[in-house]
Amino acid sequence: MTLEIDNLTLRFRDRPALFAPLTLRIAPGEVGTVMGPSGVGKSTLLDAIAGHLAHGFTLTGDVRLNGQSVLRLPPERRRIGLVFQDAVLFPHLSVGDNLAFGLTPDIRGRAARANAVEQALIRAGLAGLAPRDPATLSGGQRARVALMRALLAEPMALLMDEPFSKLDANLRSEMRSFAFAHIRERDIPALVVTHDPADAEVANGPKFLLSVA
Ligand SMILES: Nc1ncnc2c1ncn2[C@@H]1O[C@H](COP(=O)(O)OP(=O)(O)OP(=O)(O)O)[C@@H](O)[C@H]1O
Repeated sequence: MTLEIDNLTLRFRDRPALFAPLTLRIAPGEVGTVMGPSGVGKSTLLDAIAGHLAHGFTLTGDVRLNGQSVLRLPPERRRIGLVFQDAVLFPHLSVGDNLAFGLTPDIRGRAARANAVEQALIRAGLAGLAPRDPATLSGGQRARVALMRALLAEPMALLMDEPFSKLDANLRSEMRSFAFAHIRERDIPALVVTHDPADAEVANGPKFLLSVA
């Protein structure tokens, strides 16, 4: 899978475009990074790629996965994963059920699904934590569960919005390596919005700076 963005701009109602047209190409297994001033439209850019653009915004340009435009597809058919700063987990579901929520429907049957969840927990270094309430996990553990849940959906591309910014310095670098290694292994393109230059340094993909239009 390759993610391509071609001359993309975003506008809210009749206001001027948020940022100067953006063109980028991220190859499979590459992590691209996007930086830029606060309010320039970084989070809105990710919403636009995933197909969750809020009412009132219009997009010009194109977003392609493997050469095919996804703009006419609803979000669920784009199969683009999103991971946010807050590692949002469903508070009323156990850790295991949070992960099961991410699983593709292709994995059928109770035992097969439970096994896929347990494998994901093992890979995240969280073996045995399936029954736990998300509120009882540390910030770093929650971040790993949120990433694994996004990956269990077998996304065609992964978008991350300041995914490590809430973690303390040690955990941040550990999580960064963990996330980037999983992206490389899945061979999917990823785009990370960040304010942290270290994310861009460690990422193996192209770096973009959004500037005000
Ligand atoms: N639903 C909305 N309705 C109207 N304006 C919005 C909406 N969502 C975002 N905006 C505006 O669009 C612009 C871009 O917001 P966005 O959150 O994408 O910026 P950002 O670059 O991610 O900022 P930060 O780095 O501070 O997180 C801002 O001016 C914001 O106020």
